[in-house]
Amino acid sequence: MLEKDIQEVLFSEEQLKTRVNEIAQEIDRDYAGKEIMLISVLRGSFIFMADLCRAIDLDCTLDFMSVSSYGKGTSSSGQVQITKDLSEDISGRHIIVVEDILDSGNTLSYLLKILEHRHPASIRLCTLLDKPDRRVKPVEVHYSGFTIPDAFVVGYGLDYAEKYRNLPYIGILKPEVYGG
Ligand SMILES: O=P(O)(O)OC[C@H]1O[C@H](OP(=O)(O)OP(=O)(O)O)[C@H](O)[C@@H]1O
Ligand code: HPA
Ligand SMILES: [Mg+2]
Repeated sequence: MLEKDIQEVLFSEEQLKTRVNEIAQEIDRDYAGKEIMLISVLRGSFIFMADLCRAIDLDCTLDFMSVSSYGKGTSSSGQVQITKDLSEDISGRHIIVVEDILDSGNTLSYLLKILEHRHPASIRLCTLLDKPDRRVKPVEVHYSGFTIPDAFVVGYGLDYAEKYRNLPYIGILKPEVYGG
């Protein structure tokens, strides 16, 4: 039972669905008449990506990239590693990078630098959650679902030590689970 480890539900399935649909509508408006490419940053963003892309009406292609910096902890190691690169060339394409959470900013600032060198036509960042209190590297996001307090959250793709990704809502993990 995963529920016993959750201190508080922050966003219910219904709230997540509503917000994801709103972001999709914003993207549809902003990129009307263009073809976009969504890049999902694995693994955390896989559920957000799946829901977001199905709510978007535009012509859209998808690609996936895998990076890791948290390992089994609850704070960024600062060392971002690409564990799987994109399959597609992004030069000349309109890119939206899809993330589950922007926390220290290490992951997105690193990714942005790498992707900009590949000469996309444009690049914007989209994150479901933004935790500004823990920011170490400044990152400019264009689409942001919710701003959250400084607490470790899980569910809807987000993990602690690879668990809890399958919770359908987002909740704060009880600190005693990770010895906090
Ligand atoms: O802003 P930051 O402090 O860099 O944190 C955000 C990143 O950390 C998590 O990924 P993680 O490295 O845990 O890999 P995962 O997606 O496989 O869980 C999360 O999914 C983001 O990609
Ligand atoms: O609060 C968080 N939860 C899960 N993964 C994360 N990666 C960065 N911050 C978080
Ligand atoms: Mg993680």
